[in-house]
Amino acid sequence: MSFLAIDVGNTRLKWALFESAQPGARALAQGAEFLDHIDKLAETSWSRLPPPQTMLGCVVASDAVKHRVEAQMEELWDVSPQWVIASAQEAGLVNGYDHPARLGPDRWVAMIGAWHRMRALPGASTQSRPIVLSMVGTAVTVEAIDASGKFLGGYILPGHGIMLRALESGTAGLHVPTGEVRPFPTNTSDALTSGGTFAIAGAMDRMVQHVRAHCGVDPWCVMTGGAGWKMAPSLASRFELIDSLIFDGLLQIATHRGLDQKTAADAPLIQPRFAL
Ligand SMILES: Nc1ncnc2c1ncn2[C@@H]1O[C@H](COP(=O)(O)OP(=O)(O)OP(=O)(O)O)[C@@H](O)[C@H]1O
Ligand SMILES: CC(C)(CO)[C@@H](O)C(=O)NCCC(=O)O
Ligand SMILES: [K+]
Repeated sequence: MSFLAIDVGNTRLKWALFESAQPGARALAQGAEFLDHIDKLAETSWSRLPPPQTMLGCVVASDAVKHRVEAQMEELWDVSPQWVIASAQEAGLVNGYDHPARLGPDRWVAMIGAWHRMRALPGASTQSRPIVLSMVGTAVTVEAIDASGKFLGGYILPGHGIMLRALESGTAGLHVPTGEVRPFPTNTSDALTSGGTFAIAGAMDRMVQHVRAHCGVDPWCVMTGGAGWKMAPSLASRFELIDSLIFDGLLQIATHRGLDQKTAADAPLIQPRFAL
């Protein structure tokens, strides 16, 4: 009973086809496309996939992009698209946002993935730990979760690319190639690259301090997103890099929602007359 997970970010769509909608399921295939190229999915990377029975995704791009993704699925398969909206609680997490549904679905899904990853750490099934989670992509987010599974709040900041483009377009003298990250940059390229990197690292390290002060213990720190690995050398705290957090979260949500049972229950012979 294969399961298609899709993460539509502001720059790229990432997808993975899993053997089932269970945490830890084997990935049968996966890929990523820039949003400019998603109208070709049905005739390229998706064309030879075994049809998924269920699908769950999260999208932070526009509705127009979401509809373009749905059109590609519709061309190939008979699967109803389902997109996560952040809610007051799901899959073990409680959402502390003032308006829970206004929290980016990618943030919510990644937090659910991180929470269950933390619970699988040695000793953590009996003694949960607070979490600091950072997603490093087009935008950067830094989330705090306490040891009871409550999302306390998080930061949103521009990603490295947006920071540099903002400086380029807002100044006359900052058009230079990418530089190196250095503690004391002595040329414009290095100054810009280092400034952006330490801005992100600073936000991540500050959240670690805030969580440590609020919860009284060291948080488990984890980062995800295509540019996460670039941050590691510049951080004061140790952040584990787990690329699959959004897919992990989508699998957790699918299981908690009983998506894996859904198609089985739809089969006429075993469908109960009145489902509870
Ligand atoms: N040295 C760097 N340090 C931190 N971030 C960087 C660095 N270089 C590039 N980036 C950021 O990484 C982003 C690309 O990462 P990635 O490929 O994960 O984005 P993405 O997953 O496609 O984003 P989204 O999920 O928003 O679509 C760029 O937008 C840029 O802001
Ligand atoms: C912050 C981003 C852009 C990160 O991808 C996304 O999660 C989003 O659009 N969020 C909605 C606003 C919020 O999370 O408060
Ligand atoms: K993302």
